[in-house]
Formats: sequence, structure tokens, C-alpha cells
Amino acid sequence: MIEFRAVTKRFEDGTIAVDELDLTVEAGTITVFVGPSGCGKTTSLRMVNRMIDPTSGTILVDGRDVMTVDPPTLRRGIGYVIQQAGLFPHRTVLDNVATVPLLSGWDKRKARTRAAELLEIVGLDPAFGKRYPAQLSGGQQQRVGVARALAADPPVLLMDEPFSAVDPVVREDLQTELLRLQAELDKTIVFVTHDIDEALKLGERVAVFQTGGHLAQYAKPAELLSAPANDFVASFVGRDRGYRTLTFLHADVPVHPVATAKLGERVTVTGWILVVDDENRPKGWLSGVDGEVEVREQDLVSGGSLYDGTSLRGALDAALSSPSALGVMVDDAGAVSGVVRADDVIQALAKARAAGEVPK
Ligand SMILES: Nc1ncnc2c1ncn2[C@@H]1O[C@H](COP(=O)(O)OP(=O)(O)OP(=O)(O)O)[C@@H](O)[C@H]1O
Repeated sequence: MIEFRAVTKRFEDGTIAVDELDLTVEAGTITVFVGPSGCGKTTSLRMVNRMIDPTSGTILVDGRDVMTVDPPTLRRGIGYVIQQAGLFPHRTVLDNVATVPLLSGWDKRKARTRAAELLEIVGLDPAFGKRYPAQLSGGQQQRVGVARALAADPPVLLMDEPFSAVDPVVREDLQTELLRLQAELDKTIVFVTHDIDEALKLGERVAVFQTGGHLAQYAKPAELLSAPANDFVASFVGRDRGYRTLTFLHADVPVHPVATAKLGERVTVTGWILVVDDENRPKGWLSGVDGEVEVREQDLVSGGSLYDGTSLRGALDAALSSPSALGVMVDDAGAVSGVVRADDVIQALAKARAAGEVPK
């Protein structure tokens, strides 16, 4: 657990970067600090491992005041990941990851074996271990940065905009990977970003900072969206927050049966038919013809996101993006289990509201 108690940082030139911050980061969770540029996120993070010392107030890591621990000892228990990974360019990937274990006195072989394991944990082929950082893509370098931070198995991980230098697709992969890792590793993670979507995806709790180092709101993602504390938070989380609230609602939506057919079959079409492969996975929709036809690949209309049964947002998006207005629901194997309708999602939302599951 990390506790900030009335923490203020005033730099020598008088800039107040962090103003009376009170906040508790629960152990074993990902907490995200988000906010516009210059609002004090990085300063708050760096006070945890004493790269910056507070002007007043106290920071406790697992009950211990960080100011009573010498910085090198403190940092051995706190991994740190930054933008652009911050790797040593003249060391191989394996040696980059093995750095902290070596500093902690491990022998070379043990440190390298551990480093190779860590590369696998973060989803990199251990063969990359022999390369130098410049021979990796940005996303791969970030994974190495995460592996290096995990090398000493620290209970706490500080991550400062770690994924902001990579393209959006790689970035989403890295986010998903971090959530998977966290489910296994159960670290206490503080993650800094200025991207509200990243914050809402990763954070169990999200601290929204406002210019001047003020904490505007500290809440779970669903609450930030449905009950922003002030106009600043409301505008920061975005205009489509009503829609995005649906991401965090898992109410039941009725799943309707759907007519399906396979390529090469002769079927009688009225309205839409969902064409599936031999494993019952969706291939596309057939319509625009009435009467008996043969199902041909070139007549299929594809498109539409698939609904995996997890959130109301997924259900609504599947329905809205489907050419038939029916959202295709699939099981873990990708096989069709039925379809969902947009109006059912709206009704499920109304029910969740009535049951008090969505703050009004
Ligand atoms: N060494 C310093 N001396 C003076 N002012 C500083 C110093 N470091 C940071 N600041 C100021 O403190 C404020 C908070 O900076 P900080 O880096 O914590 O913001 P941030 O929210 O992480 O921003 P960004 O998203 O742009 O990285 C800013 O106004 C910044 O200019």
C-alpha cells in the first residue's frame, strides 16, 4: 500500500507541482494518475521512490515513511518503467534485464536465467536476449523495460507514460498484456498517463489531477464516468462518457436465436441470415434477396464487432455496427451463440439504473 498524506512539492522557483495530495493506493491494484500536461503526475510518482523529495507531508510505502529509507534500498523494492523504456544502448537485452539482479549480488548465470524467464513472461521470445535495444521495435523495447523493472520482483511498480511512444495498436497490446501480467503478479502499480482511455482501461482506481497539482477526483472508472466530481473531470473524461459508462456494466442482455446457413447451402431468405463456417463461427450476413438462393461468399456483407458477453458497451457496439442491426454474440471458441439488439441494451441499462447499479 502507498499512502500520500498531505504531500506538497514546491520547486525552488516557486512552482507548486503537487498541492496537499491525500491518496491511498491499495496493495495489489493498478492505480492510474491521469491529467493534462504539467498537473503534477510525474512529480507525485517520483516522490514515491525519492527521485524527488516532498516539501511537506508524508509518503508511506507499506507503512514505512520513505524519507526514513535510503534511496538505493528503497528503489530495490520499487520497479520503475519510463517512456522509451530507458534501456542501456550498449548492453544486450538480456543484460539490460539482468542489471538489477546483478547489482543485488546474484551470480551472472542465475541473473541471466532469470532475465530469460522474464522475457518470456512479458511476451518476448528469449532469442531477443542477444540483441541490442536499437534492434527492437518500440513495443518490444517497452516490454524489455517492463521485464527489467520486474527483475528484482519488487512489490511496487511505478510506470511513467510507459506506452506513449508506441503506435495505437501496439499500445493496446501492451495495455492488455499489462492487465494479464498483473492478474498473475499481483503488484502494487502506479501508472501515469495523460490518456483518459488508457486510464479507464487499466486503472482499478483512477486519480484525475487538475492543473496546479490538485487532485480533482479519485474513483473507480465507472464512477468517474457516471458521477464526475466537477466540470473539469466531466470534460476531461470526455463528451461520450454516457456511452463509455456501458463498458463497466455487465448487466444481462437477452440473447436471441438467429437463422444461420453455410456456404454452398440453398436457403430461403427473408430478412437477414447469418452465414457461418463449419465451426459455427460467423462469416458474414446475407440479405437483399427474397426467396431461395445458394449461399455464395461474394454475396456476404461482413462487418460488425462481435459481442463476447462481457459488457453492455460491447453488446451495443455489436448491434450498432452490424449490417443487420443484430449484434453477433460469440463464445470463447468464437462460435455463434445468438444475437443481441440495441433496444435490449437500453432496457438493460434502465434496469441497472433502477437497481441503483449506475449512479444517476
Ligand atoms: N525541477 C523543476 N523545477 C521547477 N518546476 C518543475 C520542475 N519539475 C517539474 N516542474 C513543474 O511542476 C509542474 C508539474 O510537473 P510534472 O512533471 O509533475 O507534471 P506532469 O503532470 O507529469 O506533466 P506531463 O504530463 O507533461 O509529464 C509543471 O508545471 C512543471 O513545469
